[in-house]
Amino acid sequence: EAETEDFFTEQNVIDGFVFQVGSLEALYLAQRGHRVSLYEYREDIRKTPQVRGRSINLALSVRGRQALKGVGLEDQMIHEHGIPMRARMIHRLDGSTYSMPYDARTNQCIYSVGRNYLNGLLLKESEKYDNVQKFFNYKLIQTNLKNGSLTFTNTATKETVEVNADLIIGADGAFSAVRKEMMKQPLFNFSQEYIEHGYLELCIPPGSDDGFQMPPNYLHIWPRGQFMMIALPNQDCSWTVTLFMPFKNFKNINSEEVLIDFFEKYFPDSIPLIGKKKLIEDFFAGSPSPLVTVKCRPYHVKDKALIIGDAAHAVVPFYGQGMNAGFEDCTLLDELFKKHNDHLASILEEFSTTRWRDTFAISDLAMYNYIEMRDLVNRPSYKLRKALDDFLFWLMPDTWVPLYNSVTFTSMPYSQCVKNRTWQNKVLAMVILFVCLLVFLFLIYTRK
Ligand SMILES: Cc1cnn(-c2ccc(OCc3ccccc3)c(C(=O)O)c2)c1-c1ccc(Cl)c(F)c1
Repeated sequence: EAETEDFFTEQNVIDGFVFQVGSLEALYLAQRGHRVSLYEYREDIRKTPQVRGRSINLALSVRGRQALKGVGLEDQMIHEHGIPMRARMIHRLDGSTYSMPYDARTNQCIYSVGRNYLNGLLLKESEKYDNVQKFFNYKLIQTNLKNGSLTFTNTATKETVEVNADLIIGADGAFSAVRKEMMKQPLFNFSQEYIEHGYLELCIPPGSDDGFQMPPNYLHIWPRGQFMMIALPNQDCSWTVTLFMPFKNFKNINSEEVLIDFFEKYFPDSIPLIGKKKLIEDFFAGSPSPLVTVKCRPYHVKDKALIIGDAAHAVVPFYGQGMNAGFEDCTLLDELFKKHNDHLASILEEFSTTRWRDTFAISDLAMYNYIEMRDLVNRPSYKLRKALDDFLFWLMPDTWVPLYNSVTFTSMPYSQCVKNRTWQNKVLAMVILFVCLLVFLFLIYTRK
């Protein structure tokens, strides 16, 4: 029975894709016999209704599933709740659609999972461990990383509580209070970037037959250059729609008429699905949320403190990897706990030195996707590249794994996925050059 006591803090992010990485890490540590106190800024999410402006569903892929498997929750999450998305369904401007399977060969898929369900499952699982204590409505107001002390305000009772821990783990999101304290350490590198796009959640309700209004086992995407919209299915046959657009464009949509005109111009097929009335209500009920990317390293202070999840590596959502990368932190940390037999100084040091290359890589990939997707719709090469990728993947499945597949359907380190892509680009460039040469020679030959 390890004597160490671990603390977590999960502070509310202003807004955005916050996932319960802290709750998952609590389960991993509890499994190893540690005494864990989980401090949550918010109310017990199982008691509060869904907060507007938060992504209410997520794309769970292999890395996230692997992490849930490590605490025995994968099956329940996947088979009892997750909705498989086997292909992307691209919606053209004329309302027609075409789908491209993610992996026709092995029928791999990503799963749409409800954020509330996931959080409830993690918290419910923690109740099986008598060495996990949960404290809700605890706002972290002071951190002393050197001696491992934390001061909280209970936002319900207003009382101040000071606690001490052998290890502080900050899983408190992109605007982490624990990271803010870490930044006072020498040699701590940090960068943050807000992108010009914001996002707004809309909803496609169930149809008149209470069923899905669109084919359910797809990630629906409306790529419109600067504007992008996606829809992920929910268990109640509704869809959570996320509209990504520059803030200046959100600002220009300042009346019902302008909104309807905008959707008739860019997303005409979505209007009957969402419903004009609901579209107007939902659009003007909320305001677009910001998207920030955070890079920092190291992630630890001696053997006293560590940051994981969005606190360590907040990424833009254009690869659907935010939660999966945060959950993967827990898998890797658990491997290090086993490797170093709970010796904290070695665990934290190795986590920092080995993890940053992969978190920087997925951060760059997500940002690259963001940029590529904006330009993409004007480039017929998107479908060509995907078709070529899929053909070569079919031809040489073990050597040619398309980038999206290696990121989403394998646990290959993100930095290795990027290296793969680099040599694939070189090979494709040579193949295209070779084909051009052949065509050129053919044209010369037939001219004679
Ligand atoms: C939530 C989630 C899970 N995965 N993806 C994802 C990301 C990129 C993809 O490809 C690049 C591409 C897709 C569409 C158009 C051009 C390029 C694909 C795909 O290939 O299906 C799937 C997303 C996502 C997140 C935000 C936006 Cl805006 C989005 F479109 C998709």
